[in-house]
Amino acid sequence: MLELAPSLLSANFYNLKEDLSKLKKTDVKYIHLDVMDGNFVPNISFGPGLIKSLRPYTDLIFDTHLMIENPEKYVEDFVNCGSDIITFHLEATKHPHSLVQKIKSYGKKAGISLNPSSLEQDLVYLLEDLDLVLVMSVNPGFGGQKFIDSQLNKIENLRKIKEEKNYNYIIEVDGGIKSTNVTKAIESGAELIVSGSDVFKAEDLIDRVNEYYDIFKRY
Ligand SMILES: O=C(CO)[C@@H](O)[C@H](O)COP(=O)(O)O
Ligand SMILES: [Co+2]
Repeated sequence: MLELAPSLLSANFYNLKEDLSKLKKTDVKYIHLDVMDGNFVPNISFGPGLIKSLRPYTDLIFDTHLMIENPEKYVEDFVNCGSDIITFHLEATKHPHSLVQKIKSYGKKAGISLNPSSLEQDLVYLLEDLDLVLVMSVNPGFGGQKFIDSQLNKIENLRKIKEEKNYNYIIEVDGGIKSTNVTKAIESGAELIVSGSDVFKAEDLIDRVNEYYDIFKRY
């Protein structure tokens, strides 16, 4: 089942409540929350405080994408603020296996993200335990960048492994996705589609989300 996860990073932070109420009028079930520390990536976004303040206003699944160094230090914070899925970067921690177990011990779904330069092979021993794999199709740090086509192969390989081994992880793609190029990610195997600027900078947010779901229905 294909789903869209609009990335709040491109929303108007003055108007978050209004954007969330617009999303409520669509089929969207997820919201993607990009946490950046100015260290793992060259940008600073928001942290658990903002996420916590949104929680009472929406039932959307909080898909928290941690672009922070040493994510193990902050797991409790991202559990307590209301995340449903906590995804960290393979490149950001020395002990990814124990971090996955830690996230799951709180009853949350655990995901790992790969930078464009990282290989899916580095993840192989972790895949059976993962709820989600996030393939970055831009260099993490900013919204509005161009999709890196070479990442399609990584998505395809992750789909093959998932099918062969009967694993449960959701394949998520993040970065440079638009309603005009989303089909190539879908056809490679992406199931959860992150889109930031294309959704929140659209003339009509609701129409744009509907456009994605119309495309999803064709698959
Ligand atoms: O994690 C990130 C960027 O690091 C993303 O989630 C972006 O926020 C996606 O934005 P667009 O590329 O869709 O504008
Ligand atoms: Co993201």
